[in-house]
Order: sequence, then C-alpha cells, then structure tokens
Amino acid sequence: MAKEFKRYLVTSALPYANGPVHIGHLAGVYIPSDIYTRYLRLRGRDVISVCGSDEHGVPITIKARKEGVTPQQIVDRYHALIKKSFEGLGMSFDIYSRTSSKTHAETASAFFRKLYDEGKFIEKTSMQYYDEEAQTFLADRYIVGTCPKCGNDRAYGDQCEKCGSTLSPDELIDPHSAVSGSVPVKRETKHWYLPLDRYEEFLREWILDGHKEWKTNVYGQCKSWLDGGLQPRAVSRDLDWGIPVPVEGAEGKVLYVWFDAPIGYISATKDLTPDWERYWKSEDTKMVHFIGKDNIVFHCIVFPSMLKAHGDYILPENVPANEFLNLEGDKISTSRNWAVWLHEYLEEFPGKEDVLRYVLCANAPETKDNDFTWKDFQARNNNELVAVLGNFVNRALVLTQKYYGGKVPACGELTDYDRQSIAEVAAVKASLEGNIENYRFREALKDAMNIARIGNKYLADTEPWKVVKTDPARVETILNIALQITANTAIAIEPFMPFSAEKILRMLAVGKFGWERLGAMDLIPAGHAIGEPALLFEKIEDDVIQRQLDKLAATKAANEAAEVAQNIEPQKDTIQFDDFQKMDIRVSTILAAEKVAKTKKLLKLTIDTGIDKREIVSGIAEHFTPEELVGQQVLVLVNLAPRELKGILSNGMILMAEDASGKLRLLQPGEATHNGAVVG
Ligand SMILES: Nc1ncnc2c1ncn2[C@@H]1O[C@H](COP(=O)(O)OP(=O)(O)OP(=O)(O)O)[C@@H](O)[C@H]1O
Ligand SMILES: [Zn+2]
Repeated sequence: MAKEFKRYLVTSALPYANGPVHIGHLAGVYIPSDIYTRYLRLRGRDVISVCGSDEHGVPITIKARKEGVTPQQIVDRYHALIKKSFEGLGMSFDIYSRTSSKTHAETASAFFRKLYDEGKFIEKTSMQYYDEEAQTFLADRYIVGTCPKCGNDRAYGDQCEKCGSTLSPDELIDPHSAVSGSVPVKRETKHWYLPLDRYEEFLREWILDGHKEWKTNVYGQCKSWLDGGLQPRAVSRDLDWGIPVPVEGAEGKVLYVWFDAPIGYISATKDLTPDWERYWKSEDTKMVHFIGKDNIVFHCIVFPSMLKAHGDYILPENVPANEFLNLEGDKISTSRNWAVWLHEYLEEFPGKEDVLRYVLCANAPETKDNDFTWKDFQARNNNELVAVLGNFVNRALVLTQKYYGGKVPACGELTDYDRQSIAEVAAVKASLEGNIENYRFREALKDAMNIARIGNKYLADTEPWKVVKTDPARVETILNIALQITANTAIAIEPFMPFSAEKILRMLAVGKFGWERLGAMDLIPAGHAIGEPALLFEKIEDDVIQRQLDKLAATKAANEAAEVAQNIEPQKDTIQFDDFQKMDIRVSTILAAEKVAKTKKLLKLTIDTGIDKREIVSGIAEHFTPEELVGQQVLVLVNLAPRELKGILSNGMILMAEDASGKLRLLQPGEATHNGAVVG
C-alpha cells in the first residue's frame, strides 16, 4: 500500500551563483519542480518549496580573482539576478534563500559538529598540491595541465572540459598552479572524510530494495555507484571561501561545497518558518528533490548518508532527476556562453513567460537528453499554443460576445456527442493527476492541452456558426459547453502556465474555481457576463527566431575566435637581418602536380622558379587535389638543401600557412608577378 503523507517538502537544486540561470536549468529542475508544487497547492496539500543560491566553492573564487572582485561581490550579483529572473518566470518557491546566510552558516556548522562529535568522520592526512609562491593549497580546479586522455593543455585537476574526462590532479601532465603559474609542490594536509562505505548496506536496502519506483535513470545511476563500491569522501577543503570547519586546529579549512549545499535546503526552511522541524523531522513528510542528472550522486548517495549519520532528519521519498537539455545540438555551457539565458529571454520576449514554460515542459529531458531549438520553440508556439489553446479559447469567447452580447447562454438538452465530449473532459483529471504525481510532466501537460483539443474539435464538429442560422437554441447549448470547457482549461493549465490560466479567468470574468472542480460542466452560470476576449498567445514570426539564431551564431564565432587566439603560437627567438637574407624565396608557378605512388600525403610538383624548372615533393595531398594546384603562383624557398623523398629529389619548399582548423593555405603574391621575383 502506498504510504500516506501529511505534508510535502519540495526542494530544487540550488543554482550555483557563478552565472545566470539558463534554459537547461529550467527544463531540468525548476519547471518540473514548480509544476509539482503548484499542483500540490491547488489540491490543498500542505506543501513548501525551498530553493536558494549555492554560493560557496572554488569556481566562485576563481571568477572573483579573474574579475578582481571579492567572492561576495560575485555571489551578490548572481543571487540578485537569479532571484529576479525566477520571479519573472513565475517560479513559486516559498523561499529563495542563499548559502552565505547566517542561518546557513550556523546550520551547516552544527551539522558538521554533531557528526564530528559523534565520531562519524574519519581524519586523514594526505599529500596535496601546494602553491609556494601564493602560499596556498590548491583545490583540484586550481591545477591546470595537459589532459592525459586528449592532450588538451588547459585541463583542470578535476576535469578536462575538452573531452569531458573526470581527472585527478595526479593524472595531469605538467601540472601548474592556476593561481601563480608556478609548479606546485606536494604538502601534507589534514581533512575529514565521510566514510560512505559504511553506509553502503543502508543505501542498498533503502534505494535498491525500497525505491524500485524511482525513475530508471536515477535508480540505474544509484545502482552503478553502489555496485562500484563507495569510498570515503572528503568533506573539507583548504580554501578561504566557505563555512569554516568548526573544529580547533582547522584554520584555513572550510566545509566542502557539496557538504554544505544540500544542508541549504534545511537552512532555507528554517528561514521560511519557525515550524521547520515539522517538515524535516516527521516521517509523514514527503520530501522530493528536483535536480539534474549530474547531481544524482549527491542527492541519492552522499546527502542521504549525511542525513542518516545525523539521525534527526527524514530521507527523500523521491529524487525525480532529469537528464540534460542541449541547445541547437551542443551542450549548454555557462563558460562558453552557449545558452539561452532566462533574464535575457524575459527581456526579449515580454509577456511570453508561459511560452517558455510550455516549451521546456513539453520538451523536458525526462528520460533522455533532449535538444532545444528555436525552430521547435516557434513551431510549438504557433502550432500548439496559438492554434490549439489560444484558438479554442478565442473562438468560444468571441462567439459568445457575437451571439449573446457576452452573456453565457443556458445549456439545453444534450446530444450524445455532447455527452461524449463532456466525458472526455472529465476523464482528463485522473490521468493528469496520476502523471504529475508520478513526475511525468510532459504527459501531464499533454493531458491539460487535451482539454483545449477536445474543445476545438467540439466546435469544429458542432459548427455553431452554421447552426446559428437554422437552430439558434442548439447554439446556446454548444456555447455553454464550450465555455465550460474553456473554464476547465484554465484549471488544468494552471500548474504549467499560471499566467495564461489567470488571463483566461480574467477574460471569463470569474475567480479561481479550485482543482477539485476540474471536469465539472457547471463552472460558469448561465447569464454570467464574460469579459473582453483578448489573444492568449500570438504567432511568433520567422524574423524573431532568426534574431535568436543570429545571436547564437555570433556566440559560436566569438568562441572560435577566442579558441584561435588562445592557440596562437608564441613568437620565436629574435634573428638578425642576415639570417633572413640567407633565405632565397622566389615567386614560382606550379606547372604540374601528381600523387606520389603508394603514399597518402605526398604530391610531386613541377615548378617554374624563373631560375629553372625543378621538382618539389610536398606533403599536401590531403589538402589539395593536383588539379587545383596546376597554374597557381606560389612562394618557394628555393635554396633549401635538396632532400630525397620516396626516391624523388625534392628541391625546395612551397610556403604555406595552417588555418585554425588545420587546413593548409598556399601563400601567393597578391597579383600575378613574373616567376623568379625575389621575396624579401
Ligand atoms: N543542461 C542542463 N539540463 C538539465 N539540467 C541541468 C542542465 N544544466 C544544469 N542542470 C541542473 O541544474 C541544476 C543547477 O545547476 P548548477 O547551478 O549546479 O549549474 P551547473 O550544473 O554548473 O550548470 P552550468 O555549468 O551550465 O552553469 C543542477 O541540478 C543541474 O543538474
Ligand atoms: Zn581531455
């Protein structure tokens, strides 16, 4: 039998305060969490939803250092931006807190201290990289070097962002400090570890046996972590930004950000209500963590082990993590600015909050990674929101205005077809509820939209605009039903599109009905005067979408240019004019070109140097076809010592440059010049 819960505690992953919120965050975490919470509230359940900014950790200190400001200034900036843009999108958290708050420092500190006092940690000294110049231990992120897997020479000590490999600093080739650039040394340091291995049995029983109903992506990831065997995890770091480890002799050490961040859910609840313990310490509270897939291990393995070790708190009942949303085929990335930023969207698409909410829910990466494209955004707006929902609501309201001066007509006798349509609307409630309660938000949204689809079909099939000429009494019933369906639409879409739900109610000139009335056909009484119809959604034109695509193209170009700039080779050692004079470079023409047999790369070129005709063997067959070379004027270093290649004597070198993609380009005189002209 399903467990009965008296109240709900909904948490949403704390966004990291080193950048604004993007559509990936929204589709992965915040849209589903908001739908779930709004739904529970509509059903009259006792629910609170907590969130806040995650403000500690190394990336924030790196960003602060780069910008020459303090970490506090960084988090103040992004906390304010994130909070405001969440409000703009209608996120209905009961509290949006932050982990740099006093409550949080106290709560996290006390949490650590209890585990420390009860001997739940192990203390270990280990050798870690230390920057002698900057006199600081280096967090993994602060060590850069060459990735052993792909050769990227800007890999971090914890991860290579080029190939995505997880690394440890010891694997890096040629490691150096990101702080001072110096070569770090190893030094001894002491840290506290949570021995996760001691919680393995508890976790196996709790998740693998007890929560088989969890989403398969979540369950699967937990199983693979548990099957791989758990290791003790350090819960402290050598860093000066964070919550100090509350233990004597721990100067210069702070709680690891992943130890303090989930405790942020507890401190946010404390800041919200003096009654916080009822939510966190009663077995009949249902706690649900909304997160993206990269947070599964922290919310299903690490945090539950912390909660278990502490002993006073409940465990999550479900962790419906989503997979990832990509953007136009590429991974969303804050550092590469490859994202659609919520605060920019709100500015560029005023009044279209629900369009984004709709598209991100309809396309949410619930079971696999998904792609956001602007074309799909446009199509869903035009073909679904405008053509189905907006069109139906508009027709029902406009016809009522036209035929009855805005007064709701009475419902007369029902036909079988009326009854069938009414039954279809009534059936939506159970399906919608089941889908939301089982975290299938895409399906739930389809259910809600189905009401408008049924309504549209009802109007198309009953054709009141035709019938009005022959049987006006029948049209009264048709429009009464259409208006009742419109009112139902407002109830059903509210968790997903709260702005539009409110607009419909305003147009109907009614107050909220309450979730329990979903499916009813007596929501608006006959004789009630509805308000002025207005368009619920408007078509989005191609030029609007093109502007967004252009913006992304500009980002891509800027990223590529930055990449090229970073890879420019440093200037070589200074030479004297005499050194340069020794090179004899001449304008020459390629007379003939052919592939060297049994080689992939070599071409044999016959060249007119103006001095003579000679042969040069050049490794460019993968870059040029023989045909495109014949007749080209090029620059040739003619006095390079001859060299034999595959039995052919090569007499000189053709000058070329390599572009950013590695393709070779011929160097040519700007205008045709006589062969033998001296370059210098
Ligand atoms: N592209 C995405 N699709 C789905 N969920 C995402 C995506 N990016 C981040 N999330 C989720 O959003 C939540 C908040 O993310 P967080 O602030 O930690 O940023 P992040 O994972 O570092 O992202 P980014 O590197 O893009 O800033 C996390 O639960 C994370 O799993
Ligand atoms: Zn790599």
